[in-house]
Amino acid sequence: MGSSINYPGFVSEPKQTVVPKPVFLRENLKSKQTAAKSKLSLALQIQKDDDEEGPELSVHKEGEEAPDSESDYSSCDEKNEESLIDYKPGGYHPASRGELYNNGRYILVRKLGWGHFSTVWLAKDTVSNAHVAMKVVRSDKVYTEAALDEIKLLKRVSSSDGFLEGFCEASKHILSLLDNFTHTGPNGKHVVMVFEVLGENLLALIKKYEHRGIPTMYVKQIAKQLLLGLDYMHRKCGVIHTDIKPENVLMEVGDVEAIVKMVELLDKQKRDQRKVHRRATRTSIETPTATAVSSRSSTSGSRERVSGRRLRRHTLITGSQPLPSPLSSTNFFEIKAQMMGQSLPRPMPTTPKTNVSAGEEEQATNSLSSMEISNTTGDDRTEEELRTDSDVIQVKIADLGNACWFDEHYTNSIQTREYRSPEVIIGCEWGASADIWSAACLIFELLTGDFLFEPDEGHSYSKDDDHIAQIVELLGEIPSQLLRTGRHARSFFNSRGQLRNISKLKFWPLKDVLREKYKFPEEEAQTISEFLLPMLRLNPSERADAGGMVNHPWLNDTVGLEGVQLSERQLYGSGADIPGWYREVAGHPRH
Ligand SMILES: Nc1ncnc2c1ncn2[C@@H]1O[C@H](COP(=O)(O)OP(=O)(O)OP(=O)(O)O)[C@@H](O)[C@H]1O
Repeated sequence: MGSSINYPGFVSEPKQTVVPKPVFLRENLKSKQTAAKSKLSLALQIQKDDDEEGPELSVHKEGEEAPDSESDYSSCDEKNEESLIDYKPGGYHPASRGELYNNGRYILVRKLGWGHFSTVWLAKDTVSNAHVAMKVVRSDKVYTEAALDEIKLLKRVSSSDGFLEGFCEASKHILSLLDNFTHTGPNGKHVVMVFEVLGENLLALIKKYEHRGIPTMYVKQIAKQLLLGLDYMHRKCGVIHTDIKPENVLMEVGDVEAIVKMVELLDKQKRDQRKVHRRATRTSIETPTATAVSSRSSTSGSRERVSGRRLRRHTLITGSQPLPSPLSSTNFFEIKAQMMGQSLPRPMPTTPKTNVSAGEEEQATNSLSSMEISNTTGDDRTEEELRTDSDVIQVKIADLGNACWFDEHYTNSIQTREYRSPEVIIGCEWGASADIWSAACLIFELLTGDFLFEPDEGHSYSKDDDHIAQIVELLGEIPSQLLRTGRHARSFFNSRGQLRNISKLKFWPLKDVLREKYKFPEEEAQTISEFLLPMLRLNPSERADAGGMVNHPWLNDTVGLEGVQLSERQLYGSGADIPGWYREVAGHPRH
């Protein structure tokens, strides 16, 4: 279906520049999105009717009523999606629902998300008859090469190998690559990676809890799973992620097939309700007004009336619709219980507010009950079991797009700003322990809803200056070894090891921050700080390794992982035995 659509070259294309292996950090993302905003106030739509009359272009301006769409998929909040200007040769593939991939094996169902490298889609695998997530990478050489590297890294961390290597529990927490191939479209040849389907990322969860912090019970589960995944990556695979952050840790959705069914039913209900609402509105509008509207309408509008059939429209930029994860959707369990013909389970503990209004939620639930669906999911768990399920979450480390090997670093510009380690800022050697720093920043953010470090620039200091100052205020003086070896140390520090551009520092130890700012009780603040500080050691060679931290007492009562300990790893051990722990291993890389 999608391949029969023409994609006219309607976008003015800026000259392409070849850049080194890209590292797309969140600050780049922000500026990219801002630049794209003005262009995206126009949503471009390619229309094609059922009569194969060829594609037609229409522009939906902000403020005007959006044209009818076949489904939710074509309406989206463009500022949260990829930029339209990146749909060009070398850029994103203009994927569409129903499009076939890999000789018809995969059929696109809906868009799940996007990143700088790719758009990610839910697809049906006609061979396994199951749903998968398909990452369609931009076609430019630099993205293709990065994707091929990513595939190598993904194959190394694949869970089947982990299982064989005795890292069964750990490798479960890294996203599995199921297949890969190439797909040719109007913008070139795209590498496509096929993954298991996951749900929303941890940033969505942080937002659902309105940046007030996620309940500790969930944070412990996420932390332990994250550490297990990193231990496997570092110790067994020789892989460094280099971009651990909430956006790159995704939640599992549970029974994917049941969830897809549930979401499709909900979507259908919404569409039907909209149709009914539209019909009702049309009938209530007086004919003269309707005539006036039709006389202003486009050619496609008149053709719609002539043919008497509804047009099928395809939007170039499709709204992302991640599958709901139990923890991040207020009405997940209610809807599921309705579908199973059960009564509602109790609400989630400290249920966060979501974007779903009470009205919408009621509508969805009502419409589902009116459908008399009984046990559609084939799930025969009791209400009590459903409740217990709501306490267990599973996460996976995703996006190995910036990952590298312990003996082959692709760049020194690693990590998203807020999660960047001191050795990287100062320009020292770095290794797998840089991931541990980011993991600690992430865990703090889950607990509090705030970044651990959020540097900004001022008129007399840079973002890096501020970042280092914040690190020193929390964790103390930067070790002299980093000052001696850091390539950028001279620009931040004077010969006495003092910051050049920021003089007044306010020391505020982590435990006090947790107690005073975030109101953790004394004892809890003490335990959390004892857990986080070894992962925030300033000297990367001394930083606690992931495996040892799995054994931390704070994680002993982690729901679902109560008995899990790594007896071969020592609590607070510093990863001295892990190749490439704090610097790239020299020699000839094997990859
Ligand atoms: N397996 C998956 N299941 C469900 N959704 C996914 C999956 N993989 C990715 N996504 C969604 O797609 C988004 C983009 O994926 P990913 O971060 O891997 O892409 P990228 O192009 O490499 O992005 P980045 O700019 O972060 O490097 C994710 O944030 C997530 O919302």
